[in-house]
Amino acid sequence: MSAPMISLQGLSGTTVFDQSPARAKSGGCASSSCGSSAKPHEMDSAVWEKIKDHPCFSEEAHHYFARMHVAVAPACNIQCNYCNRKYDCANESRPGVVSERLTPDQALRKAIEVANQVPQLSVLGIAGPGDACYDWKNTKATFERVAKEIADIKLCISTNGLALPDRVAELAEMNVDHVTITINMVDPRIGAEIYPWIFYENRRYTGVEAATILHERQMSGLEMLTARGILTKINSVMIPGVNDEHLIEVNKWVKERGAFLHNVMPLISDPAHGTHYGLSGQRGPKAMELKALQDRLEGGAKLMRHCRQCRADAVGLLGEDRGKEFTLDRLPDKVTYDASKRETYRAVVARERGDRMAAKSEALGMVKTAGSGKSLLVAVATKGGGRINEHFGHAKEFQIYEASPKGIGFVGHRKVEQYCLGGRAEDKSLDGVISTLEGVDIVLCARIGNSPEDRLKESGIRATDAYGYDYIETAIGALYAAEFGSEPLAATA
Ligand SMILES: C[S@@+](CC[C@H](N)C(=O)[O-])C[C@H]1O[C@@H](n2cnc3c(N)ncnc32)[C@H](O)[C@@H]1O
Ligand code: SF4
Ligand code: SF4
Repeated sequence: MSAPMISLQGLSGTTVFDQSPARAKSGGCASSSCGSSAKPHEMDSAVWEKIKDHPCFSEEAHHYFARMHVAVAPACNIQCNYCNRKYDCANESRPGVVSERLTPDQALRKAIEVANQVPQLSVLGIAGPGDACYDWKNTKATFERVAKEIADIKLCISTNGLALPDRVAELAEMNVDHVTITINMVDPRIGAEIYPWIFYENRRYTGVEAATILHERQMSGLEMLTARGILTKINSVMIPGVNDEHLIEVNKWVKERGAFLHNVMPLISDPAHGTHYGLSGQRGPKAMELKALQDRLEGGAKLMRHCRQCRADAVGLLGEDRGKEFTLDRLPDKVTYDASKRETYRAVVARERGDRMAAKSEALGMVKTAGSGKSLLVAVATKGGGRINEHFGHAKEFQIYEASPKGIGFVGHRKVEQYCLGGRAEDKSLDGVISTLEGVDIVLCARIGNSPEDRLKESGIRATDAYGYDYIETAIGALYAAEFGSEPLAATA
């Protein structure tokens, strides 16, 4: 049983997020006039201002805000054994893959059109293929043009770090507050297994010498960004048998140098991609291996666990990709930025976020556990807004939460093939969904039919739509309390 759906329309016919009738009528809580009510208590206000609308730097923000990537900087100064910059596939979602490269002027036209059509848009990033700091002329031209037209968009880059120290001053001048550096090693002997060559100061270097230069430049770039108050996220690709154990050391080094987040991402490796690792049979980690490493890293540099390893031309909320709606052939020749949809959306979201955080604290304060030390792994079907508002059969991913006496934490997501397409349910896809949900105790969704519910049950996974359209943490807190009894749960940030 679930509550009927009320949609807050996305100001252009797009659903922003769906909420229950009760919440829709409530008009918000006492704190709802201010979006900053979602700020974790221990966080510095200046830092919160920088991350509160950034879907990658704040897990909480990713329920509401979207990013777009523009592929304007194709040249690269290093070779990674996991990357083939020539690979292009319109249907594949993974880093570096892109269907069309853009000039800075085309990127501006696209950014304006996306900002006009996607009210959730808050960030424009350059994330390959290629390196934004090395292909600097294109990066700079794009940022200058976009910042002039869309003043309140956040600019963000992803870099391997080799050319970063040369660009920090200009990044600061352009008010770039968020930089991602890929750091896969702090020991050049391990680096030599990941990078066949680098190109630095007009020379090609190989082996340990190349990795030593890369390492030194990465560390100094990170220190320079930290000194200027620019927030850094460190991406590390987890490569089993090469750097998996070593990432514990990497986490320590980047924490000491002020990294804001550490994003340990699984290697994606397939012979069809034509990469060195793909062709040599190097495997990526299994979901449980990644989680085990992430769990060991808890307590070090704060982890990002909600990365979706997006395409280099991704558009939309993390986990959805609307990039195909904004290809060059679909863009109008002339576009004029209209801020109204984004402004209205922000006002709605500020209220909604305040409500959700208040509801979360309320739920966590009231919930009691038996102090049993037990944990509950919950898979949530959501399409944004921090609510359980996606039908089981329509979900393309489930967000995974862990509830335990420590609190309720987001621990990752699992991608699935959509089970129900155009009203037709596919048994084969359901088998895939069930195996992907291995280890999950309960699935929360807006709606589920009897047949998939029974099939999940046969595999030991419960599913319910009884909490449809509720806030995620409210439902999980209530569930946990119902299952395990009566000790208070602490909220996690
Ligand atoms: C495509 S790169 C572009 C930005 C920049 N050149 C860099 O390497 O940081 C963006 C991110 O994708 C990651 N990436 C590329 N290929 C990958 C793969 N096969 N598996 C996992 N991550 C990958 C990179 O390590 C990097 O963190
Ligand atoms: S640095 Fe980035 S773009 Fe260059 S080869 Fe490595 S992953 Fe690809
Ligand atoms: S790849 Fe990860 S960090 Fe980059 S935009 Fe996607 S979710 Fe954010």
